[in-house]
Amino acid sequence: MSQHTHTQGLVELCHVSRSFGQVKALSNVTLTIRRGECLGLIGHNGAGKSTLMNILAGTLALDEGDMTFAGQPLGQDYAVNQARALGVRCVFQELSLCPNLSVLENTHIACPEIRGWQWRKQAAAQMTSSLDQIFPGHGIKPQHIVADLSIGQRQMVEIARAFTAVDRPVELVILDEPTSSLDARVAQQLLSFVRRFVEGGGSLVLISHILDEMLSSCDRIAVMQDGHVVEVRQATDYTRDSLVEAMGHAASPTHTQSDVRSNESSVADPTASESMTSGASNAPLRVHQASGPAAHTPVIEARQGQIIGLAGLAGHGQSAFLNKVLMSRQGAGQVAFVAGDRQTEGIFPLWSIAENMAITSLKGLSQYGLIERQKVMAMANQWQHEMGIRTPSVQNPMGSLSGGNQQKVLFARALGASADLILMDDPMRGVDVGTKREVYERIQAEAAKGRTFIWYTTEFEELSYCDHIYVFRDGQAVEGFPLSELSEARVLSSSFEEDVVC
Ligand SMILES: Nc1ncnc2c1ncn2[C@@H]1O[C@H](COP(=O)(O)OP(=O)(O)OP(=O)(O)O)[C@@H](O)[C@H]1O
Repeated sequence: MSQHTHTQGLVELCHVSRSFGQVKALSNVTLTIRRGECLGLIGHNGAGKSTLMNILAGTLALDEGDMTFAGQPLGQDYAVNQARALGVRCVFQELSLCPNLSVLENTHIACPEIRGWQWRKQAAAQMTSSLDQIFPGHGIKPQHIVADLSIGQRQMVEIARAFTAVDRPVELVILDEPTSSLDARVAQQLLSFVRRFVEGGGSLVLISHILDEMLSSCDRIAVMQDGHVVEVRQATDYTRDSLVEAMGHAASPTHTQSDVRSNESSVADPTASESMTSGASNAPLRVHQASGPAAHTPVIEARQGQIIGLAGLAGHGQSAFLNKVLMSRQGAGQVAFVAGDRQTEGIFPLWSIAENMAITSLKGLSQYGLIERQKVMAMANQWQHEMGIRTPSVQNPMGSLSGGNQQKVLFARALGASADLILMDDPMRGVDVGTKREVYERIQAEAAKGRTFIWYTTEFEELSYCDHIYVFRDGQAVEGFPLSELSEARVLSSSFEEDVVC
């Protein structure tokens, strides 16, 4: 734990409230962020965590209450520029990089203090130094165009950018679900850096649904429920179960989350050609892969009612494989897709929640070519109830939902469609533990009814819900085995094994 005194408040929030229309996102929140501490913030989807952080970062104004920074009151006009001048940085759940610009150009946008005719050189040096400190061996070049990076690498750039100090020190960094797109090795690098940062006197707020990383990285943890901070304690006072209980969910007796992820984050371009066969809707889907890095590349098979897990290092061809299956099946109306990168692949933020849910089911919700609004609303209301989506009305815009609740809508969209094959691309990003557990049960129930799932996951624990697992490396599945043979060691060894050159 930090050498610095933990008693001094860097930021004090006093009776802070904030509403969005009828939704009281924050209600009378009083909280201190101390110097030299990592404060964890945990709570169910829609509890108010991001709203609180937006207020701290100056991107949202508070309705009621007061805030002080280093003892100085922050006025009504507190906004992003002042936050930045005070050394407050925030990495939001939804990444904010401009995809068509390079890493260094994105650095320049976020750090306008980098000026002069040598700004490119300076931005490149600053970014490389931040990346090297946080993610040694990252492999990201300042000239890389962001759109060409994997989602994990984009997250690394976004995080490194937040810690880039140009002409003033970084005092407080807010990380909202920072490891959700990172796999184990990279996530661990970040969490080690977090400890170094706070031990050097910096303050950090960490928001995560991954309990183990909260317990191991935070000094104190604040628990939120429905806009209130209900409890703040030393992290060492909590266990996994007591944290879940404080959030208002029962602990699962069957699956203890180890929150273990697969490792490494690298981009592999899947060049292998594959051939797919699937006849009648209940015939198995078979993908024959071209010979790849392993001596025996398995035929990937998904039978009706099976849950197939795709594992391996992030970026090794799992998402590309799902896309190929999606393309091969599209048009037949038999396939649904749950995106993990909801910002670019999943949601229409200005459309209503109901429209976002119904978009893949319109055929069944129409008559004589006209969409029946009542049916759309009935479907949306049913799924709101089933998935526990927190909103006063499904007619509200999708963009008004919290990140985790948006992800639930994507699940509802896929499960509500008539598809018999559901493809899931690491879909649990930002979903709270209680909901995750419900979704796992739902997937199993739907599989028992005959639906087939192909599920790419970066969380090792989720593989334990699959019937058969394929490990990907260099763009191909290199090994397949049944659940009974699943072990972390096996997944890791297949993920890392070097090619044997004869
Ligand atoms: N711009 C907005 N317009 C309307 N409602 C909003 C807006 N932003 C947040 N809300 C609502 O405020 C509440 C709190 O949302 P917030 O994003 O702070 O939750 P969260 O704890 O960060 O959730 P998650 O774990 O899913 O990210 C939710 O009910 C959400 O729907």
